[in-house]
Amino acid sequence: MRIDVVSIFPEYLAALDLSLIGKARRENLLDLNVHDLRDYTHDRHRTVDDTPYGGGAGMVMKPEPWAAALGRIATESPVAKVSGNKPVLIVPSPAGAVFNQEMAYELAEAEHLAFACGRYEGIDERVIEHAAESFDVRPVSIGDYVLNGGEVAVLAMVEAICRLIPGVIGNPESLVEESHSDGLLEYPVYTKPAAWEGREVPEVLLSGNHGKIARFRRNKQLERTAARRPDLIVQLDASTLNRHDRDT
Ligand SMILES: COc1cccc(COC(=O)c2cn[nH]c2)c1
Repeated sequence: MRIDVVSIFPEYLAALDLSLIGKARRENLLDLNVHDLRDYTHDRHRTVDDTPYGGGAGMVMKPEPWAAALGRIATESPVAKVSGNKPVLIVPSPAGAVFNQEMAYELAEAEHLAFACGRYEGIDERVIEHAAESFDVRPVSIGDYVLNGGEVAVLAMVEAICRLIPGVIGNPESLVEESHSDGLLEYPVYTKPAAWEGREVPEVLLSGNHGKIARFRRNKQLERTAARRPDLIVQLDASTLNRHDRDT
C-alpha cells in the first residue's frame, strides 16, 4: 500500500517511523510519504492561509498549494487510471463520516491512500470539489470533538488501517478477538501473578476448561458492551445475543 500525507507540520507524523508501522515501512510493506504543504507555495513567506470570505474568526487554507500538492500525488499514484479506479483522499474533519473498524478494514484493501491534514478553520471547499476529479474524496471524523488539525487523526487512522495489512503485525491471531471484531467490546485480560494486592484472577481462567473459558469470555464481552456501549448492542444480530452459553 502507498500512503501520502500532506501537512504543514510534517514532523507531527514522525511517530509513523516507530514501532510496527515503522517496521512495515522498512520492510516495504508500506510506502508512506509525508509532504510539507509549504513546499507547494511560491511566495517568500510560504503562505498557506488567508482570511475567510464572508468574515468570521480564524483563517482558511488557500486552494492553490493544496491543488499543487494533491495534483502531484494523483500524478504519481500507482492506481491505474485505465481501470477507472481513483486513490482515496481522506480529509480528517469534525464534519466527516465517523471512522470505525469496518472503515479501517475497507481502507486496508486500498492500493493508495492520501490524507489531507487541515488546520485553522479548514481547507477552502473548492479544494475538496476539485480533488474529486482525481480522488475518491472522504471527509472522515475520528470522533465528535474538535482538534487543531488533522495530523492526530491521521496517526490514529493510519495505525488502525495499517495494522490490518497482512504481515504488519506479527500474529494475525490477535486481530481476531479484539474489540469490535465481532461487534462486541473485548473481554478483560489477566496475567501473572495469579494473586495480586489481594485480587485473584477469575478461577475459570486457571481451570484449563476451554469451553468454560470461552463462555466466561463471551459473557464478559456482552456484559461490558451492554454497560459501556449500549449503542453497539442494538446493532448485534440475534445469533450473537442469543447464544445459549449462559453459564459463566
Ligand atoms: C478539514 O478542516 C479541519 C479544520 C479543523 C480541524 C481539523 C482536524 O480534524 C478534527 O478536528 C477532527 C477529526 N475528527 N474529529 C475531529 C480539520
